[in-house]
Order: sequence, then C-alpha cells, then structure tokens
Amino acid sequence: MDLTLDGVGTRLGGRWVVDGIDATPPAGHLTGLLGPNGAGKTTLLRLIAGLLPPEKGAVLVEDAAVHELPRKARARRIALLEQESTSTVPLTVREVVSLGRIPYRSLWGTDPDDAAVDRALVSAQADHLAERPWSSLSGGERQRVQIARALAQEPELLLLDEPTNHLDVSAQLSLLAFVRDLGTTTVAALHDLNLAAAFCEHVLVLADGHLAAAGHPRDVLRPDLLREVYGVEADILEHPRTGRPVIAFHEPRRPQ
Ligand SMILES: Nc1ncnc2c1ncn2[C@@H]1O[C@H](COP(=O)(O)OP(=O)(O)OP(=O)(O)O)[C@@H](O)[C@H]1O
Repeated sequence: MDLTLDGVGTRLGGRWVVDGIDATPPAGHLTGLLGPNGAGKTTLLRLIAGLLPPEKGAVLVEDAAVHELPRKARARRIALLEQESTSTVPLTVREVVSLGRIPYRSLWGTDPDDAAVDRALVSAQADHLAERPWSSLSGGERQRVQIARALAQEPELLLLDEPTNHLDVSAQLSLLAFVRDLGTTTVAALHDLNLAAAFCEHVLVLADGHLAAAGHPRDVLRPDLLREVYGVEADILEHPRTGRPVIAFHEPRRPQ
C-alpha cells in the first residue's frame, strides 16, 4: 500500500510533538521509525493509523486521507500494534487474536475466513499458546500474540510500536525477518539501531517532532547523525555477511 506523510503534525499538551513530517515509506517494505525517547514516534504511528487527527498536513493511503476513511475500512486496511497491553482481560489467546477479525465479521458475528486466526497464530509462532489464558502469558509471549492479532487483521499497512520489546534475541531476529519478508508496507518504531540497520529497507529518524533524516540505513545511520540526534559517538562497521551497517557505540565520557 502506498503511504505518504504530507506535512503531518499535531500538538499534544499545547506543544507540536510531531511537526510537519514529509515522508514516503516504500510500499511493501519495512521502514524503521527511529529517534530518542519523546521524539514523537508513538504519536506519529497514531497519526498514521488514523487514531489521532492531524492538526496540519495529512496521512495519505492510496491518495485517501486516513483520518477521513470510514472506521471499518480503516480497520481492515491498517493494523497498529501499540506498546502497552493490559494483562487482566479474561480471554484466551485464541480469543485475543480473534479480535483482529472484528472488521471482517458479518452482522451475525460470523467470519468469512475462519482459518485466518489459525494462520496468524502459526505465522507469529504463537499457535502453541492458543488455549492459554492471556493473563498467564509472559511479556514476550504476549508480544507474539499481539503480532498474531495484527496479522489476523490481514492489513495492507502494518504499524508496530517497539515490536521487539520483551523478546529474546532469537525472537527479535525471527520477528523482524518475518515482518521484512511479509511484503506488507510496515512502519515499526525501533530503539535498537543495529536491528534497524540489519532489517529495514528505509529509516525515518525523528528528533523533537521533526524529521532529521530519511533513507536507506546505510546512508542515514552515520556518526554525525547519531551524534546530532542521540548525542552518542559511534563507529560504523560493515557486517561481514550482509554488508549492512553495524554500529559500534563508544562508552559515554564521564563528566570531569
Ligand atoms: N497526551 C499527551 N499530552 C501531552 N504530551 C504528550 C502526550 N502524549 C505524549 N506527549 C509528549 O509528546 C512527546 C512525544 O511522545 P511520543 O510518545 O510520541 O514519543 P516517542 O518517540 O514514542 O517516545 P518513546 O521512545 O519514549 O516511547 C513527548 O514529549 C511526550 O511527553
């Protein structure tokens, strides 16, 4: 799905926390949304999902403004996996994943594709958890189930807010490889710059609500950008197998 951010911005608490972002994440690929804490990543994902109306500019999907799409149409096309999930809902994992099918249900509550939930559970490697109570899962297991719920929605645009949170290293690598290979336009907020460098086709770097840089990780994740945006020193190496950038951070200098 073609996605265009056209000067999009909004204020929260009277301050422009996303301020005039122009960007075109490549269709069918994984784009990393990077930037320090508070840079505006979650707010931008909510704007892209149509959950927050922009105060200026627009988010366009296939040339239609997202916040003007009818709710059901938006829910079929766009899935957002948010950062926090409540732990107390009295549902099984299968029931949580079935929530992703709500936009497809008929008036009588029947799903035209009753295998979609099972497919999503298998894709997210969560099928072994299907009958467990949601409230009994670990943080990493919950993250997989949330991914399954988003996949069950069969979105054309997948938005993930720190999807590797709580996941062990093997699960982080397999999740990002899986998402990269889906062929779905995906924007994922990521804190781990080495994961972004390894898996993303494109990165957007936010700083204080503005777009500081955009492009292929090789062109964007440079020492001067990391210094300017994150205030860190680093050398950029080349991955011996993939040729992708590997960021070797320096220890921070101690205050004198
Ligand atoms: N409801 C709100 N009211 C006022 N300010 C808000 C609100 N929500 C977020 N903010 C502020 O907006 C800015 C951007 O927040 P946002 O959560 O989008 O950043 P982020 O890049 O996702 O941060 P993190 O990496 O810490 O998750 C922050 O300064 C935050 O304090």
